[in-house]
Amino acid sequence: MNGLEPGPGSRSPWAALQHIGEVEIHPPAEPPDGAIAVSGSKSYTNRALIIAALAEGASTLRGILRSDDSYWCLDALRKLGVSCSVEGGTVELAGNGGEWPTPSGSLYIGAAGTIARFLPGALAAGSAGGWTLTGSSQLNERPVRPLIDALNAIGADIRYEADEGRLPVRIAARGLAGGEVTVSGAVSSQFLSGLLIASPYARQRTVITVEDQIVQHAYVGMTIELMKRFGVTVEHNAAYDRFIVESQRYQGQDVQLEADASTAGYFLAYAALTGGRIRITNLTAATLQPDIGLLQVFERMGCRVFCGSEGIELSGTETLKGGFTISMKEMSDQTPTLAAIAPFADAPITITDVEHIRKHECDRIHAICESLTRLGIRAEEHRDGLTVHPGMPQPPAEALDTYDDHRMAMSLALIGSRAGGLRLRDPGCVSKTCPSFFDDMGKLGLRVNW
Ligand SMILES: O=C(O)C1=C[C@@H](OP(=O)(O)O)[C@@H](O)[C@H](O)C1
Ligand SMILES: C=C(OP(=O)(O)O)C(=O)O
Repeated sequence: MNGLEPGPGSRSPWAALQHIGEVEIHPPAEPPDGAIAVSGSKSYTNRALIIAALAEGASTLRGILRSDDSYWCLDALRKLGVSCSVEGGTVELAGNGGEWPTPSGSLYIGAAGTIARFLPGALAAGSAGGWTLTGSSQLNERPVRPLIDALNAIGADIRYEADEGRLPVRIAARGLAGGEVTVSGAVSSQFLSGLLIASPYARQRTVITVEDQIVQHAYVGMTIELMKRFGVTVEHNAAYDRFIVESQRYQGQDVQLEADASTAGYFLAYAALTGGRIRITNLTAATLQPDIGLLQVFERMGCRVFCGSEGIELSGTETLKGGFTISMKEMSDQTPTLAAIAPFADAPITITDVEHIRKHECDRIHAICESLTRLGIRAEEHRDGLTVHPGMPQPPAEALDTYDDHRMAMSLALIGSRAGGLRLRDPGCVSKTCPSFFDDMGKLGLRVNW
């Protein structure tokens, strides 16, 4: 592969490694002992951009993530006529109080699930305009029906342009009525987050009932927390299955966004795998981001974790402990990470409750099992998870696929920190959330050959 056929269309001007077809990875010369400030949270960045665009007044968003997912969010907002300027990690954005200055057009949002699920409601809430929302071929395969059904039930006019239940969609802005609505959270928590973000702009109060379960509750909590920072309150019960949102307006704010806990997971896992020590200097365990829960998994495996008031430090151990079954439902983005560490544990690890990750950037359960099998590791695929058995991965002569999935690429790279000569195809797919991943790992001693 010559590198000129990266992921189908999702790479942005903020992507790295655009013309790199493969990387080859070798373990560090010695266990790493280093520190890193990880980039901003994807989840907070895209929530904050859309909420600030809906707000009355100007906002300053500090510490944004600069990656494909946030680039396409900013690009869509600019195409909608939102005035915004980006200087390093800071965005200055003028809110339009729920209206969209450019009344028509086509909005391309790369491979970002967050934008696909947060923008339709925000657009439908306006009183005039009509747009087509589309993404990369990968994103256009991912489900949106529960969100679109719920928005249409409260007065939106959103129609499928090609396949039912998928992007592209045609969104006509004619305001949201509000009222009683049910939504499913069983395939993605983002449906509920998208509905919540738009609900304050409905003419009447919106009462949302979750009809089944929510796969990752914490992301809904992050949505509500950020809405609150922009001046909007959401009432909800303890079970998180009933939400009441009165008519309100976001107010522009100056906010500092957190670093990305999901990204931090790879650097911590690197220390766990190599017996080294890594400090994350800009994230604390107090975050609402669910992937911070990986720290407890590392502790269970024998690593030492220190959580300070400014950062987190993890020291690896000689022998990682396995021999457990774990539900990763509430932090399922870290399933590939744990699966990549699992072969190096002293007993099998079974991951359960993550059927929904088959609908993420790729069928992650299948992709992990396929990749581990290619590395000579016994991995059993289950409907809702997998079991990984101990073994020393043997990199094949051919590069491994990364499935145009940033988390598959970053997780498989971790295996290269123990198994020399591991080659990965299309490493640039990390740009969805962490364009600097291979550079950062290189600075921490991982040997990466382009
Ligand atoms: O709301 C969010 O920011 C996210 C919610 C989760 O998605 P699902 O609820 O679709 O699993 C998570 O996997 C994704 O990376 C980010
Ligand atoms: C599922 C993910 O992304 P998205 O926001 O596109 O859903 C992810 O980042 O692991």
